[in-house]
Amino acid sequence: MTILSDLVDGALADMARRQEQVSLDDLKERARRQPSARDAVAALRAAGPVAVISEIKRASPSKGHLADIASPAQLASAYEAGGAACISVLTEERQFHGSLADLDEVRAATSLPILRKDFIVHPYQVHEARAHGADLVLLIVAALEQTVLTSLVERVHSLGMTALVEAHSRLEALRALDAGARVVGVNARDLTTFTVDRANFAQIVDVIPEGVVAVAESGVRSAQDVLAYAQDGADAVLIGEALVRDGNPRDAVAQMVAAGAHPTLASSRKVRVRSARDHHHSR
Ligand SMILES: O=C(O)c1ccccc1NCC(=O)[C@H](O)[C@H](O)COP(=O)(O)O
Repeated sequence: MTILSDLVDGALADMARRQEQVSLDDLKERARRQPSARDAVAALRAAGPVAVISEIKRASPSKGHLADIASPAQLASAYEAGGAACISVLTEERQFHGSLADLDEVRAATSLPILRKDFIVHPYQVHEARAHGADLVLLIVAALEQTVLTSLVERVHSLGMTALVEAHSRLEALRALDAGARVVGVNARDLTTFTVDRANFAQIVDVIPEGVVAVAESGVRSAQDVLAYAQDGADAVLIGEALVRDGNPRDAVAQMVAAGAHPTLASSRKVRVRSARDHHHSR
């Protein structure tokens, strides 16, 4: 039993409980009443050079309690005011202490694209994300067989949302691309040991073509870390702990955004090589 499989099992058990209350048909009906999903790729590109995805995260398996977040809506508004391009909402209940109610609250508070961050391995969870107003859905390569990954990416895209497909290695990044990902995240956190190694991004990013948005996830503690990820070719960074622990989340986001727009980046930023995959993904 690994940390990831434990998290997936818990998410599936919680989903089974919700399925008893809300049928898939009910979810689809609720999704139909939502405004169309926002274009997260456009939002991430427009916010460049480096977009900031700001996360609402109360707790984590690696750190335990992080922050009392009484109002996810207020925190989302502070993130938006600070210049975030997207908001990430952890909806996993057991270890991260999030919920779909958090997603509903944040949806009502912001017009930014919202990522549903959870351990998503079943189509029901994808429809649930849309029904609660999500625009992006996290899919973790390590948790999914390739055929299942591909079909979930297709389902996410067919509902007008964007899949953020998360990789921890070059092989997983290639699997994400083969599954049709338009946004690939490289997570610095090893899900077997919880070790955070930001250098992981630089070792993987060159397999992600320019036409695909590359997101550096985890381990950003300062504006300097944003700058370093940007220099390595990140199009976006996903930041949780550093923002929820900061007493002034609006200014904290603004500092990260400013770092991503630093003038020195124009000359020092690595441009990812264009490959045949670029052609495929820009069609
Ligand atoms: O954060 C954890 O401890 C964790 C453990 C196991 C699976 C996922 C986990 N985190 C999810 C994330 O990917 C992060 O919340 C996200 O990248 C932000 O990271 P950070 O800025 O380091 O809080």
